[in-house]
Amino acid sequence: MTDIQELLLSRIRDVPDYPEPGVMFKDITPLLADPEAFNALTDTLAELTVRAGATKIVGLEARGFILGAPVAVCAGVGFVPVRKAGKLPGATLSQAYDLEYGSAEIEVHAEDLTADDRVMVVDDVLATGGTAEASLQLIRRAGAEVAGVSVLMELGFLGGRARLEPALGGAPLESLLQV
Ligand SMILES: O=P(O)(O)OC[C@H]1O[C@H](OP(=O)(O)OP(=O)(O)O)[C@H](O)[C@@H]1O
Ligand SMILES: Nc1ncnc2[nH]cnc12
Repeated sequence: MTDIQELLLSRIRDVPDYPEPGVMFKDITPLLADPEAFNALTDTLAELTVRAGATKIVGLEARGFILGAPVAVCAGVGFVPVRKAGKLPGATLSQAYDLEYGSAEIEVHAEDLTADDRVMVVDDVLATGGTAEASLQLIRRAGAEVAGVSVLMELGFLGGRARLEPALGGAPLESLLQV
């Protein structure tokens, strides 16, 4: 494990049985509160974004906003929020999906992504992969190209990587930590 991975891992708190029994919640708030760790994470994700030739970052509400926005600024690309249904005022594309604890629907402003865009999806956790998969479907439906998915951590035992594979269409899934 690299020094950066060790730093990031040391700032993630395990919370058992949250938000429901049987779930080990990975809390990133200690990492966000530590400027050295937050900076290292932002720089690493920005590097992946630039390397992939992305023109936009899609951040997934809500924790993907916290990570994705500074990464977009750092990488010099635009930021597009993918929000839970009912929060965006303009014309939207919507996609329903299931996650580790429940189900949800996400939306994006249709005009924020165009055929000229290569899009990197940024989020904190890849669990079942349902959220990321739905976001890739939205990106493609908007006519844009998928540059990849970059997450802080991947919960390997939930099989998100395999679920995401078809929607990725050969684009990379990068996880900085595998737990
Ligand atoms: O791979 P999946 O099974 O889809 O789960 C991963 C998603 O779940 C969490 O978000 P959540 O929907 O809990 O929303 P939040 O960021 O608002 O807390 C996390 O931030 C990811 O977006
Ligand atoms: N175990 C978990 N911890 C944090 N975020 C999550 N999103 C889905 N599963 C999660």
